Amino acid sequence: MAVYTHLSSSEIAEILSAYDVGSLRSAKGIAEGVSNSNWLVETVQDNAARHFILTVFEARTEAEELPFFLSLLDHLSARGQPVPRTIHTRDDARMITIRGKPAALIEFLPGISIDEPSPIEAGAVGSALAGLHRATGDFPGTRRSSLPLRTCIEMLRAHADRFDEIDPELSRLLPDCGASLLRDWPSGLPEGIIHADLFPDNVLFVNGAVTGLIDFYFACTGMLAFDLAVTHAAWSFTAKENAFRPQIGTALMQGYEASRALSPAERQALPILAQAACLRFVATRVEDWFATPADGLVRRKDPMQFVRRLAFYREQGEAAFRT
Ligand SMILES: Nc1ncnc2c1ncn2[C@@H]1O[C@H](COP(=O)(O)OP(=O)(O)O)[C@@H](O)[C@H]1O
Ligand SMILES: N[C@@H](CCOP(=O)(O)O)C(=O)O
Repeated sequence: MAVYTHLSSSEIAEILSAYDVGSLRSAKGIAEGVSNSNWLVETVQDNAARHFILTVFEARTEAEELPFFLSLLDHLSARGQPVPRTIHTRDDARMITIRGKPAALIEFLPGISIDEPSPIEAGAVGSALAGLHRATGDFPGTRRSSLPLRTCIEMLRAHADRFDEIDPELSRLLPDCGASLLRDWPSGLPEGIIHADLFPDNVLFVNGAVTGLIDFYFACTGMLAFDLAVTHAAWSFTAKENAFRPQIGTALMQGYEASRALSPAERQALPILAQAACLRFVATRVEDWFATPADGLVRRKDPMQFVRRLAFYREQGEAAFRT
């Protein structure tokens, strides 16, 4: 369960008193997620129930970066994207400090996340991603990725001598920790603000329509096609057998391209970008593997899932993206 910072209900009530959101009725720690601590908070204001998400940002999110993330939420929400807006304190602050860590209260969005989407849902995700890319076009902020390809390779090299503790297949499938990807790395592709982590648990649906895009805390300036590659790698495989679902990949690409057409250069780069996207998740999962006790409260994510997806993209090349 991803609640690293434990807060009593009286502490949460005290925190909420800085906001004009009514009085606390209940607060539940949210089990999903691995990065931050989240609570679903219910308040009562003028006899009506209101819902919010209270997030305390943990190790991977730097306090100085919060203004970028939180203003991005407000920018997208103001442009009609299904993104939670931030709630400001009575003093108009978006960000507060809880136990020395940065924290924020954000709008609760309805919907549920879906592990294995139908083609219609995958098309909706593709279209929502293109919508984000278009709506961030006039966002003034920039942020350099904290996990560029070189950093991911270095993170993996730092643990390479212990790969066998995870799975002996890891060093066989990734003998160079991904370094060969640097050779064919594309340049000059269109850039903008990307979500960079649009996994199924970060998209909420109601009746097949996207009602929420959440967890922007890896958002950064980057290649738009890389974001599509992340989303393709995250959605187009079965959760259990890790088998490629070509009809899902196709629907995702078509949904995206209906709103934003890819250039030939972007299309050509997708196989490399998808391998790099997989490597980014292998890198943090390997790091977390050695930092998180096997019997801890936070469930470790399996690095091999994305090592195998990376190998799939390496073998299939452009065939993985045929629409
Ligand atoms: N704005 C929101 N509206 C509804 N549910 C949310 C919202 N933000 C987060 N959640 C819920 O909290 C969970 C964890 O949030 P998330 O931001 O993904 O945390 P982490 O960064 O730790 O992955 C999500 O899977 C979702 O269930
Ligand atoms: N989606 C990433 C991990 C990032 O964690 P999140 O819980 O903040 O989405 C993965 O699957 O490795």
